[in-house]
Amino acid sequence: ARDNGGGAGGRSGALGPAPVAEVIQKIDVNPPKGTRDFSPDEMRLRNWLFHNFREVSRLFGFEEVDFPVLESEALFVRKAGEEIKDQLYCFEDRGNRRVALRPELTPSLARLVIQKGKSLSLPVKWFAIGQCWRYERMTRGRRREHYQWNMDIIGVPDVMAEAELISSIVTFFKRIGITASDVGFKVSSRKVLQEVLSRYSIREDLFGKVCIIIDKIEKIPLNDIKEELKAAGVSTEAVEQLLQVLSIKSLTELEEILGDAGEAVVELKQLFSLAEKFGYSEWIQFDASIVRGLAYYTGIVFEGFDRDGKLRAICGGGRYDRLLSTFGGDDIPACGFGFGDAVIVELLKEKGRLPALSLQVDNIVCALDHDLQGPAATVATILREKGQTVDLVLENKPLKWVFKRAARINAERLILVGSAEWQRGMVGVKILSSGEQHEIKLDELE
Ligand SMILES: CC(=O)Nc1cnc2ccccc2c1
Repeated sequence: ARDNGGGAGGRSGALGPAPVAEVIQKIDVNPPKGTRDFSPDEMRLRNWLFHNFREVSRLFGFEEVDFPVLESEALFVRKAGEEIKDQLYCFEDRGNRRVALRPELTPSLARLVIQKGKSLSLPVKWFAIGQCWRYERMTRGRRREHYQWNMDIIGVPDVMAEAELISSIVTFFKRIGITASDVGFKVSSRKVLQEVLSRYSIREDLFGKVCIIIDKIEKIPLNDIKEELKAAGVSTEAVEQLLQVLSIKSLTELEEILGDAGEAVVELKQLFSLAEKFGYSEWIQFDASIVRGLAYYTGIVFEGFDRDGKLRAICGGGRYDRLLSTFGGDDIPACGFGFGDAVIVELLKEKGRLPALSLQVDNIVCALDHDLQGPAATVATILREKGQTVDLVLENKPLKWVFKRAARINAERLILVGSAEWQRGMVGVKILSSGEQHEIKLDELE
C-alpha cells in the first residue's frame, strides 16, 4: 500500500510493523456498466481525436465553451417520444431536485446563450467537447456514455450557417485522412415534411412526434411506422404521401412534388450551391428520408455516413430555430451538430487508418549510483527547463533495467550521471538508436 505520509501506512521500526488496514472487500476494479476507462493508449487516441476537433473549431473561429455534466431534468423533458428522452440518466438528488446527466450538449448551450442574453453579440459561434450519458437496460450491452464534439452557430437564419458547419466537418475528416470516397453526408430539410403535412392540415404540434417516428424508418418495420403515424393522428392518405416523399433521392424530383417556391426546395438548392463554393459538393447528397432523431430540428438536417454502410451515423446536426424560444429565450435562429467519439474510431479501424501514437521521451536520465540521485535530478531539471522531455529514473536500478525501460518508453537518448564524470562537470550521453556514446559538459547539454 502507498505510504500516505501520515505515518500510519508504511511505518516500521521502533514501533514495530504497521497494523494491517482491514480488507473491507475486494472492490470491482472495472468501471461501472456501459462506461470506459482510458488507459494511456486509449487516452492518446482520445487526445489525438480531441486535438483535431479543437484545431478545426479554431480554424473556423469558434470559441470553446463547457457546461456541467449534471443538468436540471427539465432541460431534456420533451414530449415527442425521442429515444434520448426514454434513456435519460435522471434521478432525484438529496435536495429533492430532479436532475439528469446530460444526454446531449445542445440544450446546455441554448441555456447558456439565454443566460448571457443581451450581453452576447450575434452571431455566436461556440464549440464544446463533452461526455454525454444515457441509461438503457444493459441487455443491449451498449455504452452508457460517449464524448461528443458540438459546434453551433446562433443568430444566423441563412443556410450559410449550415453550409459552414458541414464545411467544418469535411475539414475534420480531411485532417484525419478520411475522404469523400469513405464517407458522405445525407442532407434534407424538415420543411419537406412540414410542407407535406400542412397539405393534409396536420397540427403543428404533431410535427416533432411525426419526425421522431419517421426517424425510426430504418430501424423498425414499415408497418409499425404506419401504425405509429396513424396513432399519432396522421391520416392514411397523409401517411402514404409522406412515405412516398421520403423515398425521393433528388432535388429535381422533390421540386416536381413540392414546387420550386417552398422554403424546403429553396433552402436545399442554396445549400447545394454553397457546397460547390466551399468545395465539398462530392461529399453531400440529398436524401429526403433523413430526419434525425431529435425533436427540436426545424429545417436543414444532415448526417455523416460511411459509404460501405457498415456503421451507424458518424455525426449529425441541423437547424433548430425554435429551441431557444421554447426555453423562454428570444426567438433566435440556431444550428449545430454533434459528432460522437465512437463511430469515427470504428471507421478508422475499418479503414486501417488509426494513427500510430506511442509514448516517446527525449531523455531517460539515470544516476549510476545512489548518492548521485541529486545530480541526476539537477540534470533532469536543466533538460526540462530547455523543453526536453525527461524520464528520470527514481530509484537505484541496474543498467539492464534502465535499458529495458528506455526501449519501452522510446527514449531517444540515455543520460548517465557517473561520479568520475560528474567530478569533471560531465555527463555520459548514449544515443539509443545508433548506440553512439560520448561525454558532454553539463552546461552544453541541449
Ligand atoms: C456508439 C456509442 O457509444 N453511442 C453512444 C454512447 N453513449 C451515449 C450516451 C448518450 C447519448 C448517446 C450515446 C451514444
